[in-house]
Amino acid sequence: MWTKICGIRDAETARMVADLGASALGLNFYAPSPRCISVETAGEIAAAVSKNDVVLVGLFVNHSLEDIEATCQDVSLDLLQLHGDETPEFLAELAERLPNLPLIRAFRVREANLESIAAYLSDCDRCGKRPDYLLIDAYSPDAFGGPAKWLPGR
Ligand SMILES: O=C(O)c1ccccc1N[C@@H]1O[C@H](COP(=O)(O)O)[C@@H](O)[C@H]1O
Repeated sequence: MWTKICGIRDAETARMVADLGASALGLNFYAPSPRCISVETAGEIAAAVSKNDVVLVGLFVNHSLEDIEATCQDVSLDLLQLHGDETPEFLAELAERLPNLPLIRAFRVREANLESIAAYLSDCDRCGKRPDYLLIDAYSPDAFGGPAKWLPGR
């Protein structure tokens, strides 16, 4: 099983979680989140773990293309997780700038109706870049993610 542990905030925890067998560590760069870390801390975490052991996922919410690019220059991330209102056009531009980094696109859903996601993916096809992975998260009115809620059932 592929397991991603999010919100890692220091090198020691990163090492421990990697040793316990996590496949990926989530590094949160979203400033309002209590799990947000600086680029410096992310660099320390990257240095503490072996690329052979874990994948490093950078979590961004409505960051600019330039911000994401700058972070990726400082920290050797393996995957990008976009959790905001990023458009299909944004994804296409990001993939052009950072072609080697697969994209996880998170969607916050209010009900078990995924038609809006299908429409988004069609737009992605039109723009030339589909997310490599989808993350379906529960909707919360006051958070872009991390509400620790279950998805609504049908
Ligand atoms: O963790 C956060 O604070 C966060 C903030 C903004 C966007 C996403 C965030 N977390 C990520 O959301 C998913 C689902 O988390 P949860 O199960 O709802 O707690 C996960 O990938 C977190 O890394």
